[in-house]
Amino acid sequence: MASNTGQVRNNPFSRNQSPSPVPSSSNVRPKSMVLNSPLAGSQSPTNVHSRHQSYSALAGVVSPPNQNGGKQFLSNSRGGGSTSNTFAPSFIKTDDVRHAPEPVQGIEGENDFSGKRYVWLKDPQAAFVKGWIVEELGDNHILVQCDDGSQREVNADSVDKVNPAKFDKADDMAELTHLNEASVVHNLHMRYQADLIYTYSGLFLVAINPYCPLPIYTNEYINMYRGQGREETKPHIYAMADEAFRNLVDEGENQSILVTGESGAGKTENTKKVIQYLAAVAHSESPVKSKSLQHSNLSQQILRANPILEAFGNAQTVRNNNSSRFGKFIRIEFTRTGSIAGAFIDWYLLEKSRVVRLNAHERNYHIFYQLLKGADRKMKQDFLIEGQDVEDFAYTRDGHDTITGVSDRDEWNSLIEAFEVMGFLEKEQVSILRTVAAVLHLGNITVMKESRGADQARLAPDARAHAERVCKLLGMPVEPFLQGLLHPRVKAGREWVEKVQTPEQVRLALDALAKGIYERSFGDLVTRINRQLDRAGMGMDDSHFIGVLDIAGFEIFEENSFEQLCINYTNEKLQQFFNHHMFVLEQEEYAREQIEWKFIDFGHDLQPTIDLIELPNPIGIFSCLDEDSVMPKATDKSFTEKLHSLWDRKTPKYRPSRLGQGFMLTHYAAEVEYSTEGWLEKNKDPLNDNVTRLLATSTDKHVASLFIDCADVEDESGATRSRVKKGLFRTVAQRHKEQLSSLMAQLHSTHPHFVRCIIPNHKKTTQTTQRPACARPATLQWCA
Ligand SMILES: Nc1ncnc2c1ncn2[C@@H]1O[C@H](COP(=O)(O)OP(=O)(O)OP(=O)(O)O)[C@@H](O)[C@H]1O
Repeated sequence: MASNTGQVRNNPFSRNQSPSPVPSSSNVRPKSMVLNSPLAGSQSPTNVHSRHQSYSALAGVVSPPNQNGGKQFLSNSRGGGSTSNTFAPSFIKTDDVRHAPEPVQGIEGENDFSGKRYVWLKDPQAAFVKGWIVEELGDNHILVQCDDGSQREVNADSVDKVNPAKFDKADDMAELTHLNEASVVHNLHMRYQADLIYTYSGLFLVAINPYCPLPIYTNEYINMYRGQGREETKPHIYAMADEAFRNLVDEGENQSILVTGESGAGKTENTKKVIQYLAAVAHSESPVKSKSLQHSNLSQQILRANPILEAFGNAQTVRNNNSSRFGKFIRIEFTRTGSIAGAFIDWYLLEKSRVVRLNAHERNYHIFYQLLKGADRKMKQDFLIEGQDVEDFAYTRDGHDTITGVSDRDEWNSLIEAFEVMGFLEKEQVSILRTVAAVLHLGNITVMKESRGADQARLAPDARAHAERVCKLLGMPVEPFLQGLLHPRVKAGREWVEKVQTPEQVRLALDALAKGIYERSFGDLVTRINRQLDRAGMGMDDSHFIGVLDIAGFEIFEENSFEQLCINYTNEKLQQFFNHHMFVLEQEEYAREQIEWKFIDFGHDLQPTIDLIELPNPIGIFSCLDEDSVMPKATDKSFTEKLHSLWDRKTPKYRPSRLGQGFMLTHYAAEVEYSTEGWLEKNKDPLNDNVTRLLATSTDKHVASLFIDCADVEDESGATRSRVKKGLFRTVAQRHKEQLSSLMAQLHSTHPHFVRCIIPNHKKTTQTTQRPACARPATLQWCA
């Protein structure tokens, strides 16, 4: 996908650039740095409930900890912490060795040659302003001359120290003498303005989206990072990929790279760079020539899986012209000698509601537009879309029809080329694309009331023609399809009865069908890609993998629903994983250095919220939802009341909504208010089984295979029964919990590396000359 802007900037690493000064202590990077924002968990919800605000899985981790004499101690983000269930080495004392934040009076002298003492002041507009202390006024107050010309009288405890100028553009924020939020933002901003988009922050890498192509991903760069330790190079995503690769080859340990950040921050771009790097360095490792050729093809295929995934799984949103609307974990499998042996993609939480409903200024999945713009005449005829365009279809007409700077026709050509590189036969391609056309036609079937007085639905005048197209493309007969849609038969005891359907119910059923077909097609597509990439048979005993996780960050919208709970639950688990990993490393380091410290496992801090969501006993939110999803009389309201009765006042993490039907949940990043409207339906995700039974017997093998689980089966007595009822039915919550648990198990088997992507502004554009106008504590976003 094209970048959002066409500008190319200079090479930030070239010799005539002012390089990032190397602070005297930078030869040896500290092994680790724990960064937990004391603010991350304590933000007032009023601050954070803004539309489309989203927090990364690692929200809070860029903000600094308390300091003590340059030594960083683990600090608990909520000011307390359990010391139970620890596995601390015996020599560690549990005395409280943490210290209060350094008071500014403790400034150890001047921090520039003029003898001035510089401090950062919080500022509602600019987030932070720099100034120097003119006078100490007593009563713990100081008078500060700010860089913006103003003089301000502030409490000395509210300011932070400024680092000496020699630390400007430090490669690693762990090197800063004064590690505070303002200094971190300042350092990132200075680097960003010099096109230094990557910065270490202890063990993790911060990446700021440049919103324009930088010449830092060439083969020359790959060679520069190949086999080099971090100390020998500048911060870069390649350095992280190389470290993972070297660990894998040298130590035979599985590796993972977790790329997180809010929408548009650059997760997918960085994920692609990791894969590009691994494909380049791993393939040349191959010792045998013929094998090398085969692996080169495989590397190519791994790279070319992306245009396919992006065509079907990405869309334009207000945040990002090429936003991935699903999460993915790409596992690249290696032989012991470090050659690529295969790859496997797991996907999570495809935003299927987008198929049928668009926000203004957004688009549906790219594939719809690519098909309408790019397909040749013959294909359009076969798919019954000849002469039709974006505005002719209900599912595409409400959004944008184009993205500036992107040609859907060119993207279509890349897609077809990618299909070919991936070894998809033409027949397969046609089957896959035919279902996309069928989804478009489904959106055009309109229904109306039978008569003014009756609620029963009937087809609108031109709807039959659309229904015929759908049925032709999906290989099913029209009459039973319409019958199943307008008069579905349901079993009441031993009898089959016809149900009356209102136009709204039929519309919902049609949309559910469109979403179901699209999601199943997407899943099938990934399965086919995996089949192509599975060269050696995954799970070989002696193979190892590097897994790259690209998943949506923490989300808080004006209205948060079930989808946000699933994403935030995922992020809560990832944050716990990060905290725990950092904690283990710190513990090892302290044990090595025989440092006395208080044991706090931050992972445990998040456990109460995780339990509240996932525990079956006492019954957590997901289990309660599952229980009510099969109760005939349960409603969203009764489910919410049940939740309140189970959890209100039982845990500080849960409380009923102040307004409306829902609840508030305290996550690590913020307290989020969830509205429970529609949760039972969302969790059951029902499809009209009259129609899915037809699809399961479609004359089109591809369509039939997508719905094979909906086929009737015969029991011993010869009677037909739905296969679904036999126990294959899985709620969305159940499926997500299982998938996440499998992902976490895989991550726990790896040596993890963390990349935190940051968005510089919300305009989808390259850097402005303005200073960061605001830095939200948990995300360090810059709102230009
Ligand atoms: N390293 C980079 N170099 C150049 N452009 C970049 C880079 N990273 C991101 N971009 C630009 O920003 C856009 C958004 O990035 P990307 O799609 O990776 O974000 P994301 O975090 O994956 O977002 P989402 O969660 O919405 O999928 C890209 O399409 C590209 O134009």
